[in-house]
Amino acid sequence: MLRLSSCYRRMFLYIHVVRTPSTLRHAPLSTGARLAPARTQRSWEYLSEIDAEDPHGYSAGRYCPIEIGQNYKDGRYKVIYKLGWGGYATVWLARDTRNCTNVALKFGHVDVTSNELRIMRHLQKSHLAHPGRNHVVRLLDSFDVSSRHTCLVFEPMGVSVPARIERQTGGRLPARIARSVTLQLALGLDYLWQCGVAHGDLHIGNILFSAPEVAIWSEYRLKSYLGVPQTGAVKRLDGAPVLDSSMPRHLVWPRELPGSSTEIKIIDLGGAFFHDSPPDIVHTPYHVRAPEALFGQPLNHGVDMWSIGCLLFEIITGRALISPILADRLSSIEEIRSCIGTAPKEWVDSLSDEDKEIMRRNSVDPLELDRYFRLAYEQDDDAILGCGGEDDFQVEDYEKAPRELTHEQLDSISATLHKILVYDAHSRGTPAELLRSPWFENNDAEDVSIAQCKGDGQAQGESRDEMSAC
Ligand SMILES: Nc1ncnc2c1ncn2[C@@H]1O[C@H](COP(=O)(O)OP(=O)(O)OP(=O)(O)O)[C@@H](O)[C@H]1O
Repeated sequence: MLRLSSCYRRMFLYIHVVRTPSTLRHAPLSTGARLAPARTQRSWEYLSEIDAEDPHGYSAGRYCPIEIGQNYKDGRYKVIYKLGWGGYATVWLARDTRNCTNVALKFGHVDVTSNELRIMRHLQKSHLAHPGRNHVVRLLDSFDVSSRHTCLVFEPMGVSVPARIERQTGGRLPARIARSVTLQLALGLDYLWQCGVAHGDLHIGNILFSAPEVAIWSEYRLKSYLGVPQTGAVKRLDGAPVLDSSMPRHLVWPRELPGSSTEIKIIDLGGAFFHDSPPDIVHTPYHVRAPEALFGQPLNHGVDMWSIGCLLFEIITGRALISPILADRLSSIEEIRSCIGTAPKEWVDSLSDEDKEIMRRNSVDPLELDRYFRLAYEQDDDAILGCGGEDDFQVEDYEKAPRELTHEQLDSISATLHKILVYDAHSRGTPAELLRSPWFENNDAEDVSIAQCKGDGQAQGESRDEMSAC
């Protein structure tokens, strides 16, 4: 019985990594609601052929209705295309007609965007000279759209890290790129921490490749690249006309911009907080949410270290540490237990009897972190699934990513993961300590992207060539 449920849970890991279409993998992952979800107020009244943001988010006032071609801030910004959506905001590519550049406009409810704006302004004022500054998205401007909605103006970013991983053979980045991405991520987080800020919502979808060239493309070139937007009318389920003025006429399918450089940046500081005033809850997706948050224990900025540990695992192996598909609070607690052992007794005791019973029924076989890391890197699904001979779920050798890392490198990464992925948030260390990990030592003279991260801005063209293969 134990064996079966273990197999079942881990099978989702396989399905997520190997078989899940990109649209599903890239759907927003945040869970929990910073504002009450609309469906609790009116259930399933609207639908659209475009499976993007939930239209009920508009009727609840969470999203701001945007149409392509609309102008904002006295005509300065003209909306050209949609770039993405999250649980709390929609993001649009716009032409900045004053500077003749392109920008990303993030529209959200003032209750949500005000926190992001406060944090971004704090970062702007910090003037801290830190290489990680280049790895956190830059706020360019902001303005109120109405009494309910605000718009934050960011530099436009390119393809997301998960999208780029998906395009790689075997579903993981080449080791040099994985090292560069994780290094920039740690630098970005170190910068945030040095400014007294915790990100609070670090997940792989919040890491985007830069698109500096796109910022200066002409409107004509942008439109030729993006093509005609795919849209779907918003309709009422009962067939009645949509009279709600907060509802857009259409939903638009987003497109990612090409990320032509090796540089990444962390986006979405909507869940960020100051180290000296941690929130009671975080909205990080369950599969990268720190265990103390899953158990409802007091939080501190150590939640970021847990998430970055999960991201290291995911970016290096190409597989999520905790299965994201169908992840919920209890399944994540259970999978963490299977990797790093049982949580502190007082945390477990704090669970309701019902939760304990659900966890007992769905318990997962232990698969110790070090072993799991190596099996994930080897893409040895037979062993991970623990099903023995489930041929249907095996990855064929030709589908697998090349094994570029040596045993010594895997040992040292595993040691780093062991340090970070612990229940005690204070023992997880800091991004600065993580940056001293041997994984980031530049022992490859040709590693242009890493040299760039460390301030040696040479030969970007070379690394672009490598990335264009991704
Ligand atoms: N500067 C940007 N350039 C290009 N695309 C962006 C940019 N910022 C955000 N996006 C796209 O928009 C999506 C939603 O943005 P973001 O994560 O900031 O919204 P959110 O509602 O706060 O998300 P969440 O539900 O994770 O809290 C991102 O996943 C990304 O695809």
